Amino acid sequence: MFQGSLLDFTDGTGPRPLAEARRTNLSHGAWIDVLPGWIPDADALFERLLASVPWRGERRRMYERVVDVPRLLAFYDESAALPDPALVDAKAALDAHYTSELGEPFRTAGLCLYRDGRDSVAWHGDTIGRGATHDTMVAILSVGTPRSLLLRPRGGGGRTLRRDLGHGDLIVMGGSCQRTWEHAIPKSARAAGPRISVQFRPRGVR
Ligand SMILES: O=C(O)CCC(=O)C(=O)O
Ligand SMILES: [Fe+2]
Repeated sequence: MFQGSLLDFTDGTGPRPLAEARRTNLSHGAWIDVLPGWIPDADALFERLLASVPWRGERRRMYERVVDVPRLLAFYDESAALPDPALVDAKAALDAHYTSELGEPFRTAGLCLYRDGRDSVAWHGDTIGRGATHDTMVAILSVGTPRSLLLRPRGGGGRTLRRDLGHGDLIVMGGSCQRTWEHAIPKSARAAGPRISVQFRPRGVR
């Protein structure tokens, strides 16, 4: 259904080995790992998540106005069962690969549905909680219509990096990335279809 990445893994046996992820060191102790086509059968996962997750809209105060957050959300805290067995497998693979470096497992899953190119998330770091003060990791699985993730050093003065996240792709933001860099999913005139992002985070990071 969606155009997969060129490196799409098609034998359907499980996620591609995370050892194949490519690390890019950013400034100030931040890094990203990228693995295109990480998840097999991303079409089916996308359809299941779209249909089964209790997506909800949120409203937030922006200065004196209350506005709709331009994407739908669902949050699974550490006591909640993940909404799909493929996400259980994904989390197990992330834990097996990253726990020695991270020092703890991933615990929560935040899901976002970008209904079309008008949905977006503004520049931010995941700094509600420990990401504001400690090195950590946020692992994002992307399914559906490809969208760009932008990254820039906090406080300006650096070049903006763009990573196109395709159907089934993984990006992990690590080290100081949440406090020394910011990320965003900009609106897109090109992206017509929906995208779902699944963010795995350790305890106390949001
Ligand atoms: O949709 C994405 O890949 C990014 C989402 C994000 O940055 C967040 O929810 O904190
Ligand atoms: Fe974020």
